[in-house]
Amino acid sequence: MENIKLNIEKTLEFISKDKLAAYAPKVKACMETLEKGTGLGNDFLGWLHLPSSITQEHLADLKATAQVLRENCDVVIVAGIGGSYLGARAVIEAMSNSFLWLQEKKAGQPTIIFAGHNIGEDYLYELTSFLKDKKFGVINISKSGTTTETALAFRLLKKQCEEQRGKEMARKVIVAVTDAKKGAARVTADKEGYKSFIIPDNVGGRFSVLTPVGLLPIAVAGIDIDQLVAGACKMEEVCANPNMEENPAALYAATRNELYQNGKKIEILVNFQPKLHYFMEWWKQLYGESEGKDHKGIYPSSVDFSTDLHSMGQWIQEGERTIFETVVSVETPNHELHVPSDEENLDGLNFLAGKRVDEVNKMAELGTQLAHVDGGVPNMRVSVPVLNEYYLGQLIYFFEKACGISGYLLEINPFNQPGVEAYKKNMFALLNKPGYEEASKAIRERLKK
Ligand SMILES: O=P(O)(O)OC[C@H]1O[C@H](O)[C@H](O)[C@@H](O)[C@@H]1O
Repeated sequence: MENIKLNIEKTLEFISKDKLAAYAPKVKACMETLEKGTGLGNDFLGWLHLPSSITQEHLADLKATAQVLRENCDVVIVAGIGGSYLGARAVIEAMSNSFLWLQEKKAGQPTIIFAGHNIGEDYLYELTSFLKDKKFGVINISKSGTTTETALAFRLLKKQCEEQRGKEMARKVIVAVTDAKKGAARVTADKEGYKSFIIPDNVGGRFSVLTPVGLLPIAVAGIDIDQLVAGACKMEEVCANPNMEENPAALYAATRNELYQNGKKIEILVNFQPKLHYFMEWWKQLYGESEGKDHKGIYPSSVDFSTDLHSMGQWIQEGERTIFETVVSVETPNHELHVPSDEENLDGLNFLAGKRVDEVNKMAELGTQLAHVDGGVPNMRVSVPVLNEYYLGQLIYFFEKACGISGYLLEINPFNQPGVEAYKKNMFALLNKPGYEEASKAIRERLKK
């Protein structure tokens, strides 16, 4: 079977080939540091060999739990934020029919809704209203078990589920994915007797999609987690190659770092398939939280093409030349649709008649690549043979491994996120959270000025 492929050719008129080749020993050293666990953040390396360590028993347990939810719920709310949200959403959106939510319900195929990733009062009001006459269940996902957004949504959902479905059924259709011992989500799950899954200590949120954090909701959505894991396993093998030229994760890490050294401070991840929108959101957290430290790091952004060619296209073509693009390109769509011919040809589109829609999309992709490279934007391409679970698993591991290597090339700790706490401290102080008395006083003084 084929693998995903990285093509960096269209970056080579912007960076020196020799300089890029000089990364080989550095990249090799970073990979050894990851393997030996001797680098910064080495207590968070559980993702490195996660795919190959997943057992059939574990997958069976996840699938059995998913089945309980599928059989007993018309709607399943997946509550989580950041790493406890984006991976599941990325895979579910990529693998689901875009209009599933508008289609007539099939028994045993619950609608998946996400919550706990914002504090929008209207969002939560509308969600709880929608759920009023629904047989719903909840997957409560939080590594720390204390994240405000998720805890707040879960408090509302737990109460409503118990009131609507009774305590006994609620116990059956509420599942927790959290730490083995710590945090409010663990305490609640143990006290209520919920089925629960553990997020390993040594796997950080943004690297956790192949733990129950991602695998359980993905299985509930009816998506093949065996294939997802199989694809990740394959990439674990491919990306272990010490030869940079043969290792896509190593080559990607080296290329983006060399671009960064040449003033390309912003990476734009691009798709030409709207189903990949949330995959890009997942990628942004992975790279943003991993690399944005010590006042360094490429700023990860994303666009959906061709949609955003009609909005952001101008900036990319002619704005400040501090950007490069990485295109995730799906080679063959899962469905075929041909452009019909039209006798009157009022829209002038008969030159496309008989062509597959994807041929038009591919020419948009090629035309965009040429135009952007001409405009001074280096362009990499990650080719994906087809959008399925297996290749999504490959993509996930490829980007994770590259992120670890890239972070070490940048000489930062890619596995922590201390900066995320700053806003939380202020928010808790402003909300008078117990334990924040001093900070509350100080922040109020500051606001008076
Ligand atoms: O899983 P949780 O502990 O609820 O954390 C959810 C997310 O929020 C935090 O603030 C971090 O920035 C993320 O890295 C994390 O994935």
